[in-house]
Amino acid sequence: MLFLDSSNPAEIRELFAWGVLGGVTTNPLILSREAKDAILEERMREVIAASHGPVSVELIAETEAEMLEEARAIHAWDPARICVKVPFGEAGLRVTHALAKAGVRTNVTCVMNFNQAYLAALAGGTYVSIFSGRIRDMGYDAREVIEQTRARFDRERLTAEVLVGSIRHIADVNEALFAGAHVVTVPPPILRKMLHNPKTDETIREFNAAWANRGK
Ligand SMILES: O=C(CO)[C@@H](O)[C@H](O)[C@H](O)[C@H](O)COP(=O)(O)O
Repeated sequence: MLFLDSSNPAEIRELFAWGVLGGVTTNPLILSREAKDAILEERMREVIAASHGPVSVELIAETEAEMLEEARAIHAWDPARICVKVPFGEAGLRVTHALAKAGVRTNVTCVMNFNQAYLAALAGGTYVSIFSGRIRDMGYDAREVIEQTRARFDRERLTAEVLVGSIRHIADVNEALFAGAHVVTVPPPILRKMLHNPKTDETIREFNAAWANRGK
């Protein structure tokens, strides 16, 4: 499945019309670029209206108590659609566990290796976000992390889904899917690139020209 990694309502509405997307992910970096003057709740309500499926909104708070308070407020915006994005860490695991017990869906984010992914799933995360591009930036093999994580989740029948973000190229999308990602969250420019192949364009032009020139 593909999600869109964006907080731009107009672009989200346009790309959801393709019929290929199942959810949206955002993060504070994306929001600071795309919605720097917006009020977070208002912007997220626009994102929800422009899409369908889960919408991940990341916590900014850093202590466990503040994270839980922020999570409850964000979740109340739309309990059926909001997925609380929890940065990985000790407080993050405790918050993930508490939210899971309360029936709130979570997306444990900034996961860079198998160990973190495993802990996030054991704590009750709904999604575990593995950062493909950033893992490769550190010199490690993102494909191996995704493959090993998915294999372990399946083996122990853990309910967490492997979500792969930090996508930089079309090849990263394919690699993540073939390695077993349940979901890949794709930035809009990469999704647009996935449309095109020069041979497709050439073939369509050839077919249409043949029809236009029939009988000549
Ligand atoms: O974590 C998720 C999805 O759950 C994404 O929104 C994730 O934050 C983004 O893909 C990354 O921040 C983008 O990574 P990068 O391209 O900045 O390395």
